[in-house]
Amino acid sequence: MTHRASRSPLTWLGGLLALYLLVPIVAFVARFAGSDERGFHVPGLWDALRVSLESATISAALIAAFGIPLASWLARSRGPVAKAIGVLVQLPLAIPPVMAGIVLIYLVGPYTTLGQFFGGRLTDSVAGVVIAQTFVSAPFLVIGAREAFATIDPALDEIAATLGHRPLARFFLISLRVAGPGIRAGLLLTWLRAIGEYGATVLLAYHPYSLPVFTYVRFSDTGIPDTQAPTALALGIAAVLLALNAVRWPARLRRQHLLPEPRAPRPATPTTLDLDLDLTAGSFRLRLSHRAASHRVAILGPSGSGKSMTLRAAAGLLGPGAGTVRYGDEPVTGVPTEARHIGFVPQSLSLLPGRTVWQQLLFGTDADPRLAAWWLRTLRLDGLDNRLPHQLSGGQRQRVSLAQALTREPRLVLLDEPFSALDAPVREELRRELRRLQRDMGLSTVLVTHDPEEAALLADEILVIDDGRLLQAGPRAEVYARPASPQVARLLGIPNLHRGTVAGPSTLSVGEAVIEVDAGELPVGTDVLWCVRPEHVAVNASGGYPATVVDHADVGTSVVLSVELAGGPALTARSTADLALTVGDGCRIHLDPAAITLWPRSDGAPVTAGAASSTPL
Ligand SMILES: Nc1ncnc2c1ncn2[C@@H]1O[C@H](COP(=O)(O)OP(=O)(O)OP(=O)(O)O)[C@@H](O)[C@H]1O
Repeated sequence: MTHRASRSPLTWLGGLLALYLLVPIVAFVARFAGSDERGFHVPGLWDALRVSLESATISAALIAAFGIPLASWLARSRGPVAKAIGVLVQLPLAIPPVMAGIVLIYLVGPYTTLGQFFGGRLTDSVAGVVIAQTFVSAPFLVIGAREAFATIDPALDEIAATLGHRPLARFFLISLRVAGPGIRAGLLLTWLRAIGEYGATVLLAYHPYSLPVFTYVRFSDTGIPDTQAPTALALGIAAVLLALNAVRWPARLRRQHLLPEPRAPRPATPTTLDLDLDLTAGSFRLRLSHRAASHRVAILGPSGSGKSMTLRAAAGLLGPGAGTVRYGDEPVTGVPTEARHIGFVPQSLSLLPGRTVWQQLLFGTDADPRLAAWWLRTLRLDGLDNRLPHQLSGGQRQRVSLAQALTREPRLVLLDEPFSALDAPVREELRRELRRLQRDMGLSTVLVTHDPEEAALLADEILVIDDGRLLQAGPRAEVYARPASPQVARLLGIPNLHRGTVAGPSTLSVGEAVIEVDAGELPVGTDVLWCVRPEHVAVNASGGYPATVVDHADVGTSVVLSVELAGGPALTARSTADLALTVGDGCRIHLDPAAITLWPRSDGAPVTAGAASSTPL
């Protein structure tokens, strides 16, 4: 593979450019090494070097102080103003430096207001050198840092907010730290560009000589000989700094620490969630109003339905404009996320880069080390406390996220599809773990999921949403037993959703079969959609409807059968009994009329079976 790549024409093309860049430098170094008179004694050389080093350092410091916040804002902003500024900051890089000098004369020249205010000292002075260097070099930092900030996972900032950190602390603890390597590289290029700046400097501050101006003056006076020393100095400084920047320093040895004596969390007071949201993102509008009765809630819906948005609005991450939010009886609409004392486990399994598991757990503003030690043990993370995120498996990362959220004893934990990226056994294990915490610790949770089984396992109250609207909300048993519409039935994963026609007050014609239902007051002949859960389809029941087995799957703990009613639809049945049936066998099935839900097809409103309610057509 490597052998082939080395012969590719592209490799040769790249090699030629590298050679072109290298040869003049090698030629210079060879001449310089063999030269008797290298020009280090030329008067003014060391002063010029000092001016360049001082001015480049001042420039780089100024650019860092103003450019890093600018780059951070540019990375987060999408509007036309940000776009315009993004283009503007590249201009000094795109125009010839001499033109940059001319432009600057209009700002700080001796006859401008600013120039006169400073008594003409902004030109032909070190200040002038700094001004020229800053203008020309700033884009290197702003562009580099903007790219570095743009790669930061936005979930990290949200996690830090839910862990109690204010915006400025988040900037220093997350953004600056994660973007650090990119910013350092940008700053180095900025400083080197400032040292090498000639075009703008020569117009704005011919005196005192900076190293490049000094070199050009010597070149004009004496030709090549006197330029060897400054060239060697500039080359040497650049080579050393770039090489240092390229070195991968060995990771600092992480200090071993003794874990404190674990302390169990205090029993939590159950907290419910009350939402009245109306918000828009692009063309998507979310409108949702619900007051939960339970402290174990699941928000269930398909991809793109607005589940994460609902959860983030509940956490305060979308600002007070998203709508009204209450935790229990306490209004929190205007309270910033960092002051809400909640736990938030995002979908992305995001952990803080470069921090060990123990540091992740202690990242919250008021994290208690003893409690962290307890969660470390309880969530079976012992022995992993010194590991970095990339040294953890998906399930371990998920546990760390959960432990991090719990170490502050939050009043409410918001979980965004926390187990979706995990394989089945780990998912099962973590679901069990969360159920235990809900039961034993009284943990209040709001879980976002698209998995009806997960919602049923981890919540007492289900909110079914689609396309930014609440379709149904209520106690788990009620929602699962009585889906409000065929759409909810589909989202709940009920496979048996079919057409039929009301044949009498308590019968439904389905294919050639007539099944018993409670049709309420629906007139005979009404076209309906009806559904029944697989566990309510009893196979080989005495006196049931004749059917044929069309599929048979043993899924380990149970058998899933597909049984076709005579001339009618195939129904999915789930049974733990040993039915000894194979495909093609005849059987009889029984459907409990109370477990069948009907909806007239004209308006989709439910006719609740068993309740004998009448539904307007
Ligand atoms: N910043 C944004 N700008 C424009 N549209 C957005 C933005 N954020 C989300 N959306 C849109 O809002 C809708 C709801 O997004 P949300 O992330 O809440 O979906 P979800 O139900 O959590 O989906 P998933 O299960 O795939 O995570 C989606 O259609 C999404 O494309």
